[in-house]
Amino acid sequence: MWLYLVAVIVILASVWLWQRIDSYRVFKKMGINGPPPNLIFGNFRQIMSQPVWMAYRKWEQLYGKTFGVFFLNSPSIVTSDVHFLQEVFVKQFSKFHQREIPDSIDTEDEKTNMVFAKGKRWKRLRLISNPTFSSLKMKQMAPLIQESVNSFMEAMEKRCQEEKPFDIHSEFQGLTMEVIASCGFGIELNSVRDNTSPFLAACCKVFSTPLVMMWPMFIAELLPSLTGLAKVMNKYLTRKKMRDIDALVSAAVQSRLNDPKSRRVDLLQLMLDAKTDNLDSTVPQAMTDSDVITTQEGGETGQQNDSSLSEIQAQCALFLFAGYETTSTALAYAAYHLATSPEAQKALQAEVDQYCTDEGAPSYETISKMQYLDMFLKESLRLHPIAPFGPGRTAQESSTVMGVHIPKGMKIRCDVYSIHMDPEHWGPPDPSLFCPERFTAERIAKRHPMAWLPFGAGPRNCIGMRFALMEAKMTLACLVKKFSVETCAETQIPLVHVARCTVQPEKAITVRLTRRHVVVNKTEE
Ligand code: HEM
Repeated sequence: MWLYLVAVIVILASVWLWQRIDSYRVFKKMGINGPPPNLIFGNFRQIMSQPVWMAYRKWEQLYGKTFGVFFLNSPSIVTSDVHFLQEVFVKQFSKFHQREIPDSIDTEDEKTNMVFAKGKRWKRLRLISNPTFSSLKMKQMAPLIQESVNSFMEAMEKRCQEEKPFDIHSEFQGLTMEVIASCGFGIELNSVRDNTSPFLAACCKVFSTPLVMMWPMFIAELLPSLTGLAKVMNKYLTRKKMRDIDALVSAAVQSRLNDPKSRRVDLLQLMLDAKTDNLDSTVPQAMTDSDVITTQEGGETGQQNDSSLSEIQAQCALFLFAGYETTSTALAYAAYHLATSPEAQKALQAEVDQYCTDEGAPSYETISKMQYLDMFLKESLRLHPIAPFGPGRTAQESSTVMGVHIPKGMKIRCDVYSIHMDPEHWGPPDPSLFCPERFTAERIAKRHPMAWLPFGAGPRNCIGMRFALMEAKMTLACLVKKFSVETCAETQIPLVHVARCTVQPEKAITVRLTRRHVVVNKTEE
């Protein structure tokens, strides 16, 4: 009896071992090199023992621009080859329209937001949301952002008067929370600054990521037969975490629907106005590259229904999450470069003095004219891509990319840091140096379009890019118009990155503000 039992265990273990070793041959069969995986964890432990971008950069030097790694069980191609990425993100998008997401997430659940949605559902959500982020809508929303920037400047005034170093990152967090509360849901500014605001409490709950939230992902990866259970667990934990914010968004939706006088131009209203029923009927059966690419342009109209209402709620909650931390961190990195690159700060101030002649935050039209501001921000985002793990895709069918056969289900991860530091795209000067002049029109024209990826690329890029850039530009222009940002003994130089939900500065961005005395040149066209 015992002998039989031992024999069965040995046979099962051998089958498991053989399957595992065989699954690790996947890259060899494709002709792709990569770091040798551990039998149980794949390359997961190497990836977790250091910031992932450092692991990628090391492997890129050892194995070339395209290599294979195993996140626990799942194989992923990691690449910094811009030609390969252009195929995946743009040219063959219909085969790679899905982001690479853990199996524990139920992509069809109506509460699952656009980031994790799949296929036609993603396309419908994107079509509904695209018009909300068009240039025209940004222009209409600009006054709300200007209002928040003006109240942020009052806080900066106090900081300057105090003459003490302070953490400008946390000030930016207050600003971006106000902006997204106001532009997202019409929530009054004062209620956000108030620490007892239920809005703030609900947001804090969403932003905290306790380890327990990762369990479903580990279960689905290590024991694929328990994926169903992992999905149920994930749904339960996510709904629990989102309960308060869902209730707030739902109340805001109901009040808009019940009281037509409460209309205002904000993300929630624009989403409610983008009616969805007819969109369903416009989604074609087959998803071709060209029809998916048209999702960039905007959506059509139709009738509202209950199911889309709850989907809209989920998207609005997502915008809150996506719009807060990313933009405040982008501003914090930009402030670091204002302080540590005085020449670039002077050049920016010269441009601001020329264009921003009115009191208060500049208008949408004014910031659109300011080229150096655009170059400054883009260079800061190149050196500090805040969401470098965002741009990834999963093959929805097998295909051939740059001569490599990609099987269905293969994940493609983008090595954003290596691309952003590649002298082939960015030199000279040395890509590790801050130099906004890399973004002159002539240099951009000569560069591969996939060389700058802070917002991802292709039809599934960041939908909020225009919104984030507008907010960041208005804030920076206003800040340097009145003050110079300076380093102090507490400023961490060079700054160190750490991976949290996004890639954050390890320490506070501590700076000092000094008042400028400017003779304003009234030359604005
Ligand atoms: C500096 C600020 C921001 C950065 C660096 C950033 C970065 C990114 C990146 C890298 C992606 C993945 C793109 C891809 O897969 O190709 C993404 C997706 C997304 N972002 Fe942003 N983001 C920012 C601000 C915002 C804002 C303000 C919003 C909304 C208010 C937003 C909403 C989204 C959404 C909804 C997606 C998913 C799009 C889809 O799957 O179709 N982001 N973002």
